[in-house]
Amino acid sequence: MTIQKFPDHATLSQHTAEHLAAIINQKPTATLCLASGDTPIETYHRFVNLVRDGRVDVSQCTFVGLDEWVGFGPDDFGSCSFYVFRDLFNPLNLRLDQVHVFDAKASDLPAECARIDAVIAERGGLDVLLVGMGMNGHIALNEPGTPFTLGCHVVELAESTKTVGQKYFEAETTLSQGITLGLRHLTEAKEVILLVSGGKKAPVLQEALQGPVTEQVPASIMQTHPNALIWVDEAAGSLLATV
Ligand SMILES: O=P(O)(O)OC[C@H]1O[C@](O)(CO)[C@@H](O)[C@@H]1O
Repeated sequence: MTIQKFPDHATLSQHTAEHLAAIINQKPTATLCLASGDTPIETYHRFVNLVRDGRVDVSQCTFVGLDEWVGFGPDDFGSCSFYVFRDLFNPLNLRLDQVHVFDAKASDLPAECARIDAVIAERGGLDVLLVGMGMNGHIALNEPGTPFTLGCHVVELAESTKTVGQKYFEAETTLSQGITLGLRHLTEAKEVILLVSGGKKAPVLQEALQGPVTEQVPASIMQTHPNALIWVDEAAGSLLATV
């Protein structure tokens, strides 16, 4: 695990965008799973600019969605896929066969989990998994207490996730379950990038990276991955010792 602190969110985002481009330039058929959430939005805008400038070609890549609120889909403002389509997949003009996101409106959610597990397995695993971290230390929608060994699964959302998740919606919205990649996918990904911005996450980031590895703090799994890159801004990293 390597931790790198950037002076601000813009620098962090540009660095991450260029790194994603470098991965794809090295492996044009890369399989990427890129988080939704507020944290990576600027990275995606900057990455789209790199593609438009001809610095990287994504036409052979595969993109896998990380997580979704159960009952919501790409057309629903506030859903996880709404944002990744708006900020990344649509501006990149990806073909439908390049994008695999959960259908969180499906009647058979376990089958959806198996479908996305199979997409990842068929491609030989994820080349890169880019994640953010929730206020309670969750990664994707793996809430505290989730076994590190799970693949895709349906979760009961933690109360703090339901509350914090309101920020993505225009009006108060009932959130109860999520469907998500599991932490087994993180362990098996060739490289994992955790992006964290803002001082409000500094205490839980410190706990995750410099406390014990425990399923009670899902982000602590980053300590166990041989190719984990933790990229934070000054505010998020303010409590980390010696970084
Ligand atoms: O970047 P944000 O908006 O703080 O979200 C952090 C994490 O929370 C989730 O949105 C789920 O709540 C993740 O997908 C995301 O990585």
